[in-house]
Amino acid sequence: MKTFDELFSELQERARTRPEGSATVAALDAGVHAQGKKVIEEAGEVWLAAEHESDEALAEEISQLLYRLQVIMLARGLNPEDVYRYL
Ligand SMILES: N=c1c2ncn([C@@H]3O[C@H](COP(=O)(O)OP(=O)(O)OP(=O)(O)O)[C@@H](O)[C@H]3O)c2ncn1[C@@H]1O[C@H](COP(=O)(O)O)[C@@H](O)[C@H]1O
Repeated sequence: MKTFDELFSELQERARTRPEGSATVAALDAGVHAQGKKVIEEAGEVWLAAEHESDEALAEEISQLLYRLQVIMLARGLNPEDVYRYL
């Protein structure tokens, strides 16, 4: 179990150390266009899960959307604080 901030710190470390086999390194290397498409794809899956699937399936889709948002944040050099100040 990890929080949004803990996942973000983990992804920052992946971006810094670039370990072999990291999904995050691959996602960052794919560029902002591919990263944006993943956000849209996961957002659509959240919508569909909310209408048609279980709470557990919905929670999993939301976790993937949060991950994809964090990839975009990392790619653009944003920190969670940059986002939180608008909440
Ligand atoms: N939370 C996630 C996470 N959520 C989603 N994903 C990626 O998103 C993929 C699933 O998304 P899709 O449904 O689009 O899968 P897919 O279409 O079958 O996969 P692709 O064809 O897009 O590769 C997974 O295979 C992962 O590559 C994640 N990848 C990593 N994390 C976490 O990020 C941290 C760092 O991971 P690494 O960078 O892999 O070390 C770890 O704590 C991981 O748990």
